[in-house]
Amino acid sequence: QASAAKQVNGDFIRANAAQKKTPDWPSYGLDYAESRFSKLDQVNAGNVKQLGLAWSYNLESTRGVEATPLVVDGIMYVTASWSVVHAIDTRTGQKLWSFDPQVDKSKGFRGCCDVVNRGVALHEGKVYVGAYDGRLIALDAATGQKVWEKNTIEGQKGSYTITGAPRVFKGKVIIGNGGAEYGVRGYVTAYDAKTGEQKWRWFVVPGDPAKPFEDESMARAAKTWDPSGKYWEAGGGGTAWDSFAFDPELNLMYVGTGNGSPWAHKKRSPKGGDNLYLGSVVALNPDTGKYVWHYQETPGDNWDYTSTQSMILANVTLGGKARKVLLHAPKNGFFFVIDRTNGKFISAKNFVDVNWATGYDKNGRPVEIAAARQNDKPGDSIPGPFGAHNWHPMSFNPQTGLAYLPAQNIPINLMDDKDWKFDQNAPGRPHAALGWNTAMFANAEPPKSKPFGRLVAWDPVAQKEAWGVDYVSPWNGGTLTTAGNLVFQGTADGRLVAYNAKTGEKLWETATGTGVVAAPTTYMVDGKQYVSVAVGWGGVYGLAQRATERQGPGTVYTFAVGGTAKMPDFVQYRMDKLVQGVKYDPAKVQAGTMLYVSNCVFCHGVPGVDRGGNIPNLGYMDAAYIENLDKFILKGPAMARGMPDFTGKLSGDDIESIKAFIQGTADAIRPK
Ligand SMILES: O=C(O)c1cc(C(=O)O)c2c(n1)C(=O)C(=O)c1cc(C(=O)O)[nH]c1-2
Ligand SMILES: [Ca+2]
Repeated sequence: QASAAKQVNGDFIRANAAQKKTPDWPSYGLDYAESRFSKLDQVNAGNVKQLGLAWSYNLESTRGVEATPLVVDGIMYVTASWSVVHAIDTRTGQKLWSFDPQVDKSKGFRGCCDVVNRGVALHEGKVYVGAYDGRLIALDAATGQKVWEKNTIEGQKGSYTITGAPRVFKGKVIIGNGGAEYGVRGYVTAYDAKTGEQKWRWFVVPGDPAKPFEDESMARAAKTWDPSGKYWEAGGGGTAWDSFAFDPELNLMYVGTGNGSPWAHKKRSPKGGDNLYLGSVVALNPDTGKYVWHYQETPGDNWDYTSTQSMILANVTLGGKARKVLLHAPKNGFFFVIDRTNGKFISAKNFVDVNWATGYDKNGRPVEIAAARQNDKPGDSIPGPFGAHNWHPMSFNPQTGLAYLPAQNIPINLMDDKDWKFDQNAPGRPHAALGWNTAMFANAEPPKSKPFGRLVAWDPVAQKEAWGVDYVSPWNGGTLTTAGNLVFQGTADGRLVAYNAKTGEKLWETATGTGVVAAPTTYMVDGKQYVSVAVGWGGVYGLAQRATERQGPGTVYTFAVGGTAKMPDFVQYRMDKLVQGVKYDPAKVQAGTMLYVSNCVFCHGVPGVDRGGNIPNLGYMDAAYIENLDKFILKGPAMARGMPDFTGKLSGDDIESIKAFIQGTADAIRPK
């Protein structure tokens, strides 16, 4: 096992991808192109019905699991929530080692979207993981012992996290951070894989114009921001919290950049401006971190439209010409084909209904619908801030020519917060007590648009859907496609499904106990092909919502033709009856509503209306719990599981108001 990970480096990743059958899965998206296309075909459309469980492995976590397991020579490296790494022998399903970076659980609120981790990188005997609290850690792949650790947080302050998987390009570990809901400035950093020494850092947005800009790209970007908005005080955003890809021939690495901080464009940049490099694909030189080109998908972002979604480097024929392109389906609902040699726009077409733009002109500028920026009243933003496609990885199959992505709408309306000031914790401002700085109100009115989830098989050449499958809920898992003419995807309603990649015909499915958000992997061990998926319901939508009646711990499931292992028992998820009998003053419900919005709602959901995700819905708690709410809110026992401490933020009177809102809401919706 020690030798397995030792061989992994750039040559190994490229050689694996070039083989007739890709035996291993050595990097997040399988290869540098992030294709998630495995050339294995032992499991195929003909025999996939015979897939059975080979083994399952308990990740001992209760929050979201977003990791793609890496597998080299039968050894799997996967992460659970709170950035805990597990090494598993796939021949037996047994643990080799695990590593817990001991993230301070009471700091879970310092990231917007669940305490998740999307996986590790491997390089020459080391495993790299980004810990949620911003540390980049190198482990010995054979033992799980720490080799080095670096704090990636600029100036060691700001609400920065890491949720994404590192990549290793040319001996350097590449990592970005999350935090653009909190008021931070995004950047990407490269560290020497051997020593951890910082090699370069590229900022996504400009800093204070009174200070020298770090490089030419920042000086140019600053011209697209209006300094009267003092954009640097709220960071500007642009956090590169998820996707990277690398083209060794072009010697370019690609960065998907995030949303503006705060969300409201007018607050960042009152006189307008594109606000480079928000919502963009940016090409950097991987040796130096120097900017090479960019293409901005959402100029002047105003809707949390990140472009951090998975980017796939593909070679396609367009108008009879072979083209090196980059395929991208960011949150904003359009599918982009970009020339990856120079960043030139080729085409874009919406893959879901959108209400912010009618399309893109030939220069690659969106043709906006004016109403989308007139946020003086609540209006549904379609797609909403959860995106038409979020981080759930897309795959591309060169045999079918199709990209497979989980598309969705999660209804949310937005309205400008005209009086917003940086770091102002005021009732009614979304998560303001936890450091959010969106400068927008969310769902001041109930949204009118409809939720949906759909697996979309997209033809990037024709720019149209080839086939699709509707689901009962948004927030379905990432995809894997194979030379066996298959697409695998886990679903929010707790299944792993295999489809015919050409036609979309469903060929096989199995229950997974709880909703799946991560993408599956496949690999070969001792001549046999396996399919694995790491399951654990969560991520931002999974905190407060669910589409299953079952729940279970984070689990890796591994399937093979003829597998006969027994599924673990799934626990029934109980939505207890609505809380009843807590004494409250009805006059306090209004104040409680506002406090609930600024302190509680993004994690716990609306009491009795939302169903509870991996965090309990307070409308279904026992009355004793709500009666003693102060004991849970102020340095409560749930701090060990990620609950923030509200000491100093909520007074005794505030807590009485929140109780009134919880019981009042339960009473209001209780069927008569
Ligand atoms: O702006 C950011 O820095 C940032 C970070 C993250 C993250 O690190 O997980 C998410 C988002 N934004 C975001 O907008 C979003 O929808 C989202 C979903 C998830 C998730 O893991 O489910 N993370 C994030
Ligand atoms: Ca964001």
